[in-house]
Amino acid sequence: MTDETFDAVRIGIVSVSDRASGGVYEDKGLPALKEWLTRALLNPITFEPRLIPDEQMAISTALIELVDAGCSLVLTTGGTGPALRDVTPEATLAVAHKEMPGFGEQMRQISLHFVPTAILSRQVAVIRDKCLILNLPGQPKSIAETLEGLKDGEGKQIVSGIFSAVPYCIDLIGGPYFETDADVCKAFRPKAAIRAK
Ligand SMILES: Nc1ncnc2c1ncn2[C@@H]1O[C@H](COP(=O)(O)OP(=O)(O)OP(=O)(O)O)[C@@H](O)[C@H]1O
Ligand SMILES: Nc1nc2c(c(=O)[nH]1)N[C@H]1C(S)=C(S)[C@@H](COP(=O)(O)O)O[C@H]1N2
Repeated sequence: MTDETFDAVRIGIVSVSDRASGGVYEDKGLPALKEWLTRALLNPITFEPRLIPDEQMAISTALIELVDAGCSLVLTTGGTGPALRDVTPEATLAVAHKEMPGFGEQMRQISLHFVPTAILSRQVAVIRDKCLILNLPGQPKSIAETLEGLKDGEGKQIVSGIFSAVPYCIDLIGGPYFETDADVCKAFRPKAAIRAK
C-alpha cells in the first residue's frame, strides 16, 4: 500500500515554553510530537511547527493561524500547570467553538499511572472550525504517555491513550481520514465509519 492510499494531513505542533523559546534549553517538545505522530500515523503529514513563550495572546494567535492554514489537528505541549505563567488552557479556550472535556479527563486519568502530579495539568481540548486542538503537558515524555497510553512489557494495552479517539473525532468535524499504525495506537471507529480499503 502506498502513501497515495491515505489522505494527506496537515498537523500543527506547538511547543509553549519560556525557556526553550528563549534558548535557555533545547526544545524537546516539537521533536517529541513529530516523532510520535510520524510513528503513529500512516497518512503523509505536513507539520506546521511553532515554538512560542508562555504568552496567552501569542498562543491564541498561533492556534488561529494554524487552523486557518488548514490544520485538522493541532497539538500543544507545555503551559498547562498551575504556575503564574501557565496559560495554554486559557489561550486554547479563548479560540474554541466547542469544548471536548473528555480528552482532558482521560489524559489526567492516564497520566496518574505515570506521575501523582498528573492532576496538576489543566489541559483542555477544543474544536475550532474543522480542527481539533489538544493540550498536552510540557514534560517531553508526557507526549507519548498521554497519546499512546500504557502498555505492559509485551506491548498489551493496559490503559488506552487519547489518540484512539482522535481519528473518529476528526471524521465527525469533516476532516481527513486519519489512519494509525495499530501497533502504536489502535484507532477506534464505529463499524459504519470504517472506510473500506
Ligand atoms: N519544550 C521543552 N523542551 C525541553 N524540556 C521541556 C520543555 N518544556 C518543558 N520541559 C521540561 O519539563 C519540565 C516541566 O515543564 P513546564 O512546562 O512546567 O516548564 P516550566 O517550568 O513552565 O518552564 P518553561 O516554560 O520555561 O519550559 C521543565 O522544567 C523542563 O525540564
Ligand atoms: N503523562 C504525564 N502527565 C503529566 C506529567 C508527566 O510527567 N507525565 N507531569 C505533570 C506535572 S509535574 C505538571 S506540573 C503538569 C503540568 O505541566 P505543564 O505546565 O508542563 O504543562 O502536568 C502533569 N502531567
